[in-house]
Amino acid sequence: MNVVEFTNVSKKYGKSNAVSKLSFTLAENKITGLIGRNGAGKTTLLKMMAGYVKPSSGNITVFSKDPFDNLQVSANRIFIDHQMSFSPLLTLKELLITAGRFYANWDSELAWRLFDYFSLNPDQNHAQLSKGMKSTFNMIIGLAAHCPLTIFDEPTSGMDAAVRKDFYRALLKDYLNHPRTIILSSHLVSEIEDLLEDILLINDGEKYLHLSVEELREYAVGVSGNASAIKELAQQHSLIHQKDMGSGRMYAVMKTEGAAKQALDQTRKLGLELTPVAVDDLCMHVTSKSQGGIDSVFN
Ligand SMILES: Nc1ncnc2c1ncn2[C@@H]1O[C@H](COP(=O)(O)OP(=O)(O)OP(=O)(O)O)[C@@H](O)[C@H]1O
Repeated sequence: MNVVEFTNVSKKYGKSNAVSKLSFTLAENKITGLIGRNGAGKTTLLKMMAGYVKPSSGNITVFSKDPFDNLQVSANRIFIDHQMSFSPLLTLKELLITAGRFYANWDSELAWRLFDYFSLNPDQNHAQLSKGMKSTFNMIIGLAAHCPLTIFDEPTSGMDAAVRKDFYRALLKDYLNHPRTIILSSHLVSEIEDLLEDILLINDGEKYLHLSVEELREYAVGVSGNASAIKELAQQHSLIHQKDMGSGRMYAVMKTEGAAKQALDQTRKLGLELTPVAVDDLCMHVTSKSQGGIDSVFN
């Protein structure tokens, strides 16, 4: 069953499109990573999914309902980001108790165990927390709510590396005990890759790909060696990325599917070296504005 369906969804702010003609579905009980560069449209997409923002055109359903301002949808989803604000009149302890009244599947034991583990002070106020501690508290709410649709928009913002690692582990362990549909936006692909089943990659508001992490690992291959041999290859097959390595050598990234399969045989004959491409490198290359990367600024 699909929990989320986007069909041809666009969102305009003024004359510019934050999200363009986006279509995808999220199946029940999967963890999906939403990946894209700064300004790609991730937050806009997630806010539309949560029902906070109305699309300019297209159709969105969450649990088969239009999520915009829908009470039934809002009772079954949680949206966690670093801008969450809470009543300044309540302490962290009171906030956890209040959250427990709001979410039907609230796991109070998990919430308090995480709260103690991260050494949060129950008498403190949310506004008094550091940036990383705010994210940690928000994450506790997001996990303990056990909402059938859990949306995390850059949840680890401000967390140090150790807390981020703990968060990913807690998310995975809790998900295995309580499977649900989770979407997680992040720039730190390599950190979350092992946690994810699928990746939805968006670029300039448009869907670039939506594949399983396993498929993505096979999506492209790195080719290095003689520059003229690689340039010849580039005339027949579009390359995702290319970089001059100096001394007549080049590195390029090419898709492995379709016609490119023959090109792979060709590369071997040309004596070029083939290497796997890490998922985070691939995401970076396909969303890069310039094929030569930052080096092109200095060339
Ligand atoms: N309320 C708004 N009014 C006008 N433009 C907006 C608004 N919200 C977002 N945008 C624009 O929409 C585009 C997508 O923004 P969005 O915040 O969705 O991107 P993002 O992928 O979440 O970026 P980041 O990774 O930097 O957080 C950007 O060009 C942004 O300037």
